[in-house]
Amino acid sequence: FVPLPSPRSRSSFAPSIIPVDDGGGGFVVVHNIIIPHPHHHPSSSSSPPRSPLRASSSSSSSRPAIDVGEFSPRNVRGLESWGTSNGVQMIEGLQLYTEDDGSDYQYVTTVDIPAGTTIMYIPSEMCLSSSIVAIELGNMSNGGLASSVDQLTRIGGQNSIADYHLFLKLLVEYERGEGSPYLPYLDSLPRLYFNSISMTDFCYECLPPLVFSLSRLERVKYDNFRQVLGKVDFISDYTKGDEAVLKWAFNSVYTRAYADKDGQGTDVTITPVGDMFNHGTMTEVEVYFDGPGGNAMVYTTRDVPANSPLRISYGCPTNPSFLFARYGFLDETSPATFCKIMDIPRTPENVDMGMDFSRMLFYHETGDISQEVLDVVLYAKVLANLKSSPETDGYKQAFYQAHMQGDEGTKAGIHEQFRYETLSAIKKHVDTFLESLDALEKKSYGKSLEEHPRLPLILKHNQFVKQTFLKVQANLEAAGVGVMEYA
Ligand SMILES: C[S@@+](CC[C@H](N)C(=O)[O-])C[C@H]1O[C@@H](n2cnc3c(N)ncnc32)[C@H](O)[C@@H]1O
Repeated sequence: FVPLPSPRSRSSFAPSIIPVDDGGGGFVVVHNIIIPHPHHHPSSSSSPPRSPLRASSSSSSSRPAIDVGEFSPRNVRGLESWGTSNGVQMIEGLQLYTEDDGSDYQYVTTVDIPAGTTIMYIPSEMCLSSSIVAIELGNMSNGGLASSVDQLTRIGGQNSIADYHLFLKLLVEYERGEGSPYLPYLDSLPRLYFNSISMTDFCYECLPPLVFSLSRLERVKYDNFRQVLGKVDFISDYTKGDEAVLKWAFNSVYTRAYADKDGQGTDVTITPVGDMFNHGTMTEVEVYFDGPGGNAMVYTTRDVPANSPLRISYGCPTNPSFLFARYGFLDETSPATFCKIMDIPRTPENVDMGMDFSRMLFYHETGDISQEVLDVVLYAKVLANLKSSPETDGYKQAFYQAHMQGDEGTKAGIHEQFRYETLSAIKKHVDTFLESLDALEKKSYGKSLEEHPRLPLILKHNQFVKQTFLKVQANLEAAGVGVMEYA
């Protein structure tokens, strides 16, 4: 095994697993990775033209060769052999598994792997790096690309330009059809999604506020891409008008591309084959790039026993609503969930107090409330709404100062003094939120699942949140909170 230098980039699944039926063809497993140039640092602008990838066919037809409609099957069988014939290397024992008859796959290991082992290598020639793709697309365009990117910027999509370039690249390769070296990869990609891009308007009506607003953000990005696509001069009007293809390309980018989270650039990169790692709260692997537009390597971050999933982190495990909106799955391993208190303004002081989706938490197993919820509710609701009097003036400021200075004693004293008010405010929110979840559930009664196939997952998500809230409610009631209000 080849140990890696300490990672600079990032990237981030323990279920019972059913092996992929390989139809007798089997997946190619490559023994012992040999990394050609582990410290090669190509820059996006000076990169040599990429050597053409080997396609499964030498035909040069430009007809779309695959159906990416949401109910068409994906073809994962040829993915790994295509990858290895183009330079992907992986250790023995990595296997693609599916638990659901081939809708979703993930990598697992059948062998013990020590921490720090490079388990997969994807050469830069195969990776789709947004900055390199931008140059390639620019060369294909007579100005249409620049106008469309310009328009994207003007309508507020400046942070999505890198993803937009990858979106266009997937459309270009899709249109190349049999002539695309990426065809086996494109054909392996999922068609059916359960995320915000795929939901019906009615699905949106069944979403609780946080997941609703996160879903809207995703949908706006998609609508923006569709809007500015009109100006692009190397994609046919036929493809531009094909909603199924556009959603497939958008979802492929947003659920698979790795972003540079270390602030070294705005590149996002698709690493074919290396994009089959599912998300986990517990993770086993990370993805590392040896420079912008460079080779991608996947390495273990801890000792992994045989028959384990190999999971990365897609984002904060305590924000299952984001994972649901963007990726379309419910992370039931999530230890906690945002408390959904959304009526507190995001002032710098409130942020100092801990106002953040990933910190204001209710814990799923126990119904415990995080300290940040208690601090923010006390500071921004209870103390902020005290009637002004010589006795009450100054509490808010004193609490803020104690918090900023780490004076836990003063904080605890003020918490004790206003404990009932703080817990009552939380209880009131929990009661109201549970009522609204029930109302959302009732809306779905009698709806056709054929018309709204995402409804069951949305209801499951709402149930998951409801279970957590019920535990918080029970704890508060056991502590005597709210009893007086109802007496
Ligand atoms: C980068 S891809 C991972 C490979 C993917 N499972 C596949 O079959 O192509 C991301 C997608 O995998 C699925 N996924 C990832 N983590 C998951 C999890 N913990 N549970 C269920 N689905 C997950 C979601 O559909 C997500 O959009």
